[in-house]
Amino acid sequence: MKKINKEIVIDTIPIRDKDTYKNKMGRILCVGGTHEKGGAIIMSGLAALYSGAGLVTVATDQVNRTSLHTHAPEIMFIDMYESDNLIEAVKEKDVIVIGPGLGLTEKSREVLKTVLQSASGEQYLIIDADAITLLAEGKVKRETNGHCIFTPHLGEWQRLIGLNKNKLTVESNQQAQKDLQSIVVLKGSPTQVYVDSDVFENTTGNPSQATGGMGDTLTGILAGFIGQIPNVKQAILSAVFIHSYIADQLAETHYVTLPTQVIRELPKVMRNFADAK
Ligand SMILES: NC(=O)C1=CN([C@@H]2O[C@H](COP(=O)(O)OP(=O)(O)OC[C@H]3O[C@@H](n4cnc5c(N)ncnc54)[C@H](O)[C@@H]3O)[C@@H](O)[C@H]2O)[C@@H](O)CC1
Ligand SMILES: Nc1ncnc2c1ncn2[C@@H]1O[C@H](COP(=O)(O)OP(=O)(O)O)[C@@H](O)[C@H]1O
Ligand SMILES: [Mg+2]
Repeated sequence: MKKINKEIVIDTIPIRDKDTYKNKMGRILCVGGTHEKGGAIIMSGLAALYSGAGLVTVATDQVNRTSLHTHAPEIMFIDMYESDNLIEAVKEKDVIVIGPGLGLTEKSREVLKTVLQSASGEQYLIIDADAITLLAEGKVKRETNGHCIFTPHLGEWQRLIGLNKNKLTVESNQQAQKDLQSIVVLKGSPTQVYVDSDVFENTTGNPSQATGGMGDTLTGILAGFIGQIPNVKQAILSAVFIHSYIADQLAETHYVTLPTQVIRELPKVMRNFADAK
């Protein structure tokens, strides 16, 4: 198994062109967040913003709007239950995150269906959390033209592929990834990335990360990186590394690392990696 190390990130984080502008730095849409779990999609949107995405929109329940703008007025808002607006928003984006805090109701299913059906062949869909659980239930079909990246934790992965924890091997995971015709970021300790016929193991990460919202945050970093970095595989590996690298650094002096702390460190740590070229 190949390792994800610092060198990959140093090679990947680009020096920005002098004349670049926001539309070239990734247009991201993060979809999810019921009235109970708005925090999940706010963390996803914040992570995309702090990892350098040029334009970030969060599609969520109306009730989360003020909270979103209190955290980041830079992020645009749409109501995820207004399907015409959601379809329009999906069409003009480069990367779409679907799932954090989305919920498991009939309304959640409708949102997921709309997003999957509206995505086109040039777009990347990061499918996480409740979106994975809804697909595992089988009531929503995975019918999309977008490129899919699944980001399950072990519980979600077992649900999705219908295999018991003690039956999971690298080979069975690879077979499932092939069947899904997707990239799989299997989160854990350590996280593994299944891409093409390669398997990568992350070399960063620690137990201080066992806090709700840590995976929601990873979706935003993945989206931000894919939106800016043309080599999607390198972007994914770097996002996985840097998310837990920051947590490792924080854990030297902090017993627990909050997702929002990881998010705040992103621009500084990215600067350091870009300067290390
Ligand atoms: N502040 C917020 O709004 C938060 C919202 N969240 C959202 O809450 C929803 C439910 O997500 P959850 O993951 O909590 O719940 P789930 O109920 O979908 O999954 C957790 C279940 O999976 C099992 N499991 C097995 N291996 C696991 C592993 N390695 N890591 C985690 N669970 C494992 C657990 O025992 C548990 O029964 C998602 O939409 C998520 O995005 C959470 O991320 C927490 C924070
Ligand atoms: N003990 C651990 N060691 C390494 N990484 C961990 C550990 N606990 C959690 N993480 C990381 O935190 C994230 C948790 O994701 P997830 O369970 O989806 O969280 P949430 O849904 O609450 O946002 C993953 O990236 C995982 O790798
Ligand atoms: Mg999660």
